[in-house]
Amino acid sequence: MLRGTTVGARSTLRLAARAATAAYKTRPAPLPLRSLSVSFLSYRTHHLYSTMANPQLGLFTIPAVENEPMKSYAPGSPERAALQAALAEMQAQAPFHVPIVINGEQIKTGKVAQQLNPSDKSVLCTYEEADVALLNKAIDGALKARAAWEAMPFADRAAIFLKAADLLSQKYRYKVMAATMLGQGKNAWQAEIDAAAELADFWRFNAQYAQDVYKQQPIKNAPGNWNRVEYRSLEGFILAVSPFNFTAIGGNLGSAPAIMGNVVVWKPAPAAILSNYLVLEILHEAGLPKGVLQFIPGDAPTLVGAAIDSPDFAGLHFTGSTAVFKKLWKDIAMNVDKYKNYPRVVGETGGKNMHMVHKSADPRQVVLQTIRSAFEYQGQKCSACSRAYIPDNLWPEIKAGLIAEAKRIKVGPVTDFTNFVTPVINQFAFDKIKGFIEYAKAAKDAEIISGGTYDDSKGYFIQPTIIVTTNPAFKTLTDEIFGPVLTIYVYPADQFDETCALADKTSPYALTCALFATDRQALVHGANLLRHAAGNFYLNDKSTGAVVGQQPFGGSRASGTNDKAGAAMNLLRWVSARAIKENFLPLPDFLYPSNHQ
Ligand SMILES: NC(=O)c1ccc[n+]([C@@H]2O[C@H](COP(=O)([O-])OP(=O)(O)OC[C@H]3O[C@@H](n4cnc5c(N)ncnc54)[C@H](O)[C@@H]3O)[C@@H](O)[C@H]2O)c1
Ligand SMILES: N[C@@H](CCC=O)C(=O)O
Repeated sequence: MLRGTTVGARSTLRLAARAATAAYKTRPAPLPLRSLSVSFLSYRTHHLYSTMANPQLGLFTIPAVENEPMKSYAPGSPERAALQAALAEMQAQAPFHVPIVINGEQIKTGKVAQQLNPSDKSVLCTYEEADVALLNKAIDGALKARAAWEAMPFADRAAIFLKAADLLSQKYRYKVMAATMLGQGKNAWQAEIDAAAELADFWRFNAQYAQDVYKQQPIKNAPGNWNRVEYRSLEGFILAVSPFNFTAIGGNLGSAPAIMGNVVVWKPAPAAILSNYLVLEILHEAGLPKGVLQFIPGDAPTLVGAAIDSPDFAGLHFTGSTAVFKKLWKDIAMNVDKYKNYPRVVGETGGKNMHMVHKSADPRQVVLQTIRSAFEYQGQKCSACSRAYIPDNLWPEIKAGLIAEAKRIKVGPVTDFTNFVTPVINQFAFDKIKGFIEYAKAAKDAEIISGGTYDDSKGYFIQPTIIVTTNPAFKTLTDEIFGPVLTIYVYPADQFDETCALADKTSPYALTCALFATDRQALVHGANLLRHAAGNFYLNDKSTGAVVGQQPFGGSRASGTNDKAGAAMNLLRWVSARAIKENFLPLPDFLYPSNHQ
């Protein structure tokens, strides 16, 4: 019974339901009732069709999920040969052309931009750039796809992402890795942990976490009652805005809201277009309905600004720099009167991650873990170690070790598998990182003990650089560089507490931190002192390399909203719960027992 509706409205609803049922039976016959609004009718028709066509006659459980097994790419291994073949094929076929994808339709505008290969500046792909009219078309299409997608039984939604993970890890592994290596400048191992392992993990573990969320139900029912909670998708569309540095993050920002029944407009990063487009194709091949994830490359401020201006904007899933996220947050706040709901704003942003070394640490481990964290993928991980605090009792040994190990680092293009360091992403990044190195060279309170050279004549190559400063507020100790530059501050070994306090306040970021000590009490004490300095905290391990399903990832302060990518916590941001109470017993009287005489 529809309480509170007028007779006219009730009969209108009955007519609409009848019309929708008739339309379902005779699809694609034209709808008969012209007096009702088209959008209302099409919503009802779509909704009834989708729920009636997709009954779920069982309480299904997804298969157990595991982390994607890693391949080594060691010389002579079959995976190394397969990846080299994929790279050669992709290089022979480049440049590719990437369309805008709206409702599954490939769209060309004629306004074309390029994604370069940072190893040699060749054109890897050209891509179409959307304008505001196409963005609005994408939003409309997503909103039309929403009812059927939300109503699809969870088992079927989950199956799409589980299938996508299998397609990625088997059929498309080397293709997506090759696009990540050539487009985003990753070596084989870095491409493996990102484009193959982390993305497959995101898709599989999100299915598991979504199931865990749905299972969270009220723990009490009063006699004669049944309480339930359903996890509705958000009304409207989610805007996913992704960074260049992880193909997996591009794949996750759209698919995490989508697995919870949301529709998404995805603005990929210009330097990750080809790999991100392949990810979209895999999702479509796995059965993601057209329109659920719209692919909209193009001018970021224009497209993102227009999406945030839409009254149907329901949430932002962002990963990228702190400055951009802060701007978007302010823009969203200014629009709050426009929106139907308060939008969910989730952003994982910059870092200035540290290795904090106690006087009891194992110096050899500090050296090896710091070299890896600071210089793998050229320091272009939000989690990269960018500053290290070393006690003076260990400094001579650690200094000699860092200099010796840095000399073993080979720098060059991604196709030579012996290169540990490959190019930085583009000319802008190269110039910015070069600026920090030149600043250190000119400073009186800093010294470069390794690296300090760079060369952009062929690709964007920067020699891993180690700066030592006596100034605890030195610029390269405070600012995010996002390049292969490590700054070290040597402290008196008996001032561990003071140095932890100093490091905690030196930078506005709080993403990752690693503490090295063999003294258990120092680990306990340091972890307490640095409790709010990082969202991901490591003991005797490097600050990079969080694994989905093992270390939920994200930081606080200027590093983001800490909604933990790859965790149920993140998925909860993309649902709006409805509590349902059903009563089985009639009310005998409106009076309370206490009202009786
Ligand atoms: N915390 C994390 O989990 C995490 C993970 C990866 C990267 N990051 C951060 O991302 C940054 C590197 O990635 P990036 O260079 O792609 O970041 P970015 O901020 O330049 O770009 C991120 C996205 O925002 C878009 N964008 C850029 N300017 C915009 C504007 N004015 N309005 C709207 N959108 C805009 C870009 O096109 C891209 O899609 C670093 O700061 C790094 O720390 C953080
Ligand atoms: N999972 C990654 C996240 C990197 C972000 O850029 C790590 O922990 O290194």
